[in-house]
Amino acid sequence: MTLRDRIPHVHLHGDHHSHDSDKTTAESSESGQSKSGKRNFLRRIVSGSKSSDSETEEEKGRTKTKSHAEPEIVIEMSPAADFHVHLRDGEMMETVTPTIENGGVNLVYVMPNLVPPVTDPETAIAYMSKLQALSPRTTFLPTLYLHPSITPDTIAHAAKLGIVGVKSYPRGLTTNSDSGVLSYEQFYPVFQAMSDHDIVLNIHGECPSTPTEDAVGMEDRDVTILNAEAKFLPTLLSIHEAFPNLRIVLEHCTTAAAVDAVRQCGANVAGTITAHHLFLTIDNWADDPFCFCKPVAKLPADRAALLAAASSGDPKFFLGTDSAPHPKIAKQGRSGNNKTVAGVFTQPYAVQLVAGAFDKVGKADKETLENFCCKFGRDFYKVREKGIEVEGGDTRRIVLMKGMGEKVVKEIGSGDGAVVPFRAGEDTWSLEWKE
Ligand SMILES: O=C1C[C@@H](C(=O)O)NC(=O)N1
Repeated sequence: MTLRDRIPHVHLHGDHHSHDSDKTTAESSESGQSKSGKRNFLRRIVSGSKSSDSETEEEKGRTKTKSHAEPEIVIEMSPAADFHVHLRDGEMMETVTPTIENGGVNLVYVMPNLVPPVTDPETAIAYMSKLQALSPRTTFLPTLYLHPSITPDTIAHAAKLGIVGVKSYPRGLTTNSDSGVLSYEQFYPVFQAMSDHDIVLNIHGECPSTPTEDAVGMEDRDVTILNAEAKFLPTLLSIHEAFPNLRIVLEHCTTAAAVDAVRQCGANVAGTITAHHLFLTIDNWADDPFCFCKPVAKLPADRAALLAAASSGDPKFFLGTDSAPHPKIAKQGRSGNNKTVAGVFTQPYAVQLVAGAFDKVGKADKETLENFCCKFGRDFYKVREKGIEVEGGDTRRIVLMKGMGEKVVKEIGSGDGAVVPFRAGEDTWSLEWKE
């Protein structure tokens, strides 16, 4: 099977109205594979013009149409930046990396939790080269995995090589976090060096659960996956207090409390919000491993707070999907220990999902989507200031469409390595690239 065979076919404008295209759709919709082997869903050039007989109305930068043959809403905007992605290594990397563009993204911030973790700058740069070969028009930003082997000298060297950030994982709490952090204080000299060299600290903010046998009668230590993020927030505040100039991102905020904590901090602290946490609550992952990730989705009030923050125009909150592919059999607990693994795969539908979530609260307009998906993250990471992206470097646009009848593919790839995307088989907004 070639790489091209593993990537999904995403329906395009017009697919649903031509017999030839219908055939392609039928062939490919179960597995996400295009039998033609062509990456015909990428970089399609669209005219951007709409048929003259459809009634249109301009409203907050979006076009609404009343014709059923046309999308209900069309939004043309800049390509998005995704500031938290898991692209893995080996075959999984080859499967998922080419799907970045399907999700409307041309810049990704790549997590270092490979096996073994990426702890030295040279390995991080070599990893970016492999990714670049798989998606040549995407900008890949490298990170290191916070680890005792990293010293202030490593940070100075990393800064020279263009490493953008260092990610901390609480030990043992999520996928490939066995080498993670037990105590943050031991890394304070490293944090000082990061502050001096303007390297970002990315925090997976959760406390470890109290071991079940210790928890009885110890209410002050009653940590579970439901309050693990809230219990971590004082640590975020203390790191920020100790290093006010260090830029910190609280990754994948899942609670109203996390949103409040990020707001309480100065401008050097921001929070990413995933696409899936805009949809999920506890009830979704309680009986569905494909909705299970860390941190877990919480209460409806938390989801509402995330949606409000993401669509509020507050530059402290921007998109980091935490798209985390795992083979279907691992998610279903069939690959070893009968347990599921944490991670929700959203990469090919990143911006489409955000548009769908914002639409539910009447916020699917160009400005709100562009701020959250394109602008605020780039500003926080100083992408222009640091010359990571240059004016006129990528002049493409993405076109989002609601109501094209498209469904999320059931899976990507095949056999034991197949990956099931979030909301597989459900309705989705559509997305095209425009040169
Ligand atoms: O922090 C993480 C890591 C990720 C993964 O699969 O790598 N999956 C998650 O659910 N959360």
